[in-house]
Amino acid sequence: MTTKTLTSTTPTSATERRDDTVTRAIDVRGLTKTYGPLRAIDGLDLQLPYGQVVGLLGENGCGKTTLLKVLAGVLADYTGDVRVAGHAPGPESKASVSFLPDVSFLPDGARASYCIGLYDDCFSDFDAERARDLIGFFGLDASQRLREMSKGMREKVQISLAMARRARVHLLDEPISGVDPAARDVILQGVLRAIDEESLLVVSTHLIHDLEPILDSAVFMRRGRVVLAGQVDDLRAEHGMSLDQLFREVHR
Ligand SMILES: Nc1ncnc2c1ncn2[C@@H]1O[C@H](COP(=O)(O)OP(=O)(O)OP(=O)(O)O)[C@@H](O)[C@H]1O
Repeated sequence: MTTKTLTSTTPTSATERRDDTVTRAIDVRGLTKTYGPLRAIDGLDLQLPYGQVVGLLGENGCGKTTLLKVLAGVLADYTGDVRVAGHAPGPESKASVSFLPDVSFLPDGARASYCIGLYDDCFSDFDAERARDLIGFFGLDASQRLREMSKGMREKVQISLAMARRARVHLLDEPISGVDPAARDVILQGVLRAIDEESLLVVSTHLIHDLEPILDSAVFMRRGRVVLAGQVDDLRAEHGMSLDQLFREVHR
């Protein structure tokens, strides 16, 4: 299978390249990240525009989390050229990027309402009203402590907080894994309710069937590289199958 970028042209001149750092939400060239002898990301190239919901799809261990951590500025020891919202990962990019990690990071004894205050203090782009709206949409009680909540309920709190940032780029790592199919649907509806049209949303998962209905485009990863990428409608038309079936083909 061939690798395609989601943008139609590749910049050739320095001027074009400068323009693209403004118009592209994510621009990654030759990214490599190793853990000891393991190349978790292996010379990866990826360009993503604003205004899209993108599925980052791949089997366990293909490097999705590692890539998202680099983009989020959590992992710094990589090689290659990485631009997110026009900046190399760091304080400036972090001001524009909302990252939902795949692990629980909120204090166990806290109430959701306290976490909203915490985010409000930490992030200037945080919209507390939107967070409360999402928590209500998910049917949660903001006064309940996190340790009294189920895994799915905690996930919904974390997603409410991450999506309530009016960020230019949202990176969600496996937001629907570990919850039942009905909860997955509700979570995705909540995410769509909160997304700004002009921002980029990247969602990683191996649960492609669940994510497919909300995606504009898809990036398939394998062994630390992008092996296929494109608009979902184009991929379906070109290959004559659903993303879920295409995923199985890619990983056969
Ligand atoms: N801190 C680490 N130390 C050593 N190896 C790591 C570390 N984190 C990840 N890896 C390895 O890097 C590779 C990519 O892992 P990563 O978590 O990015 O994959 P993933 O696609 O997100 O997987 P999953 O779908 O299971 O979450 C795997 O082989 C993993 O074992």
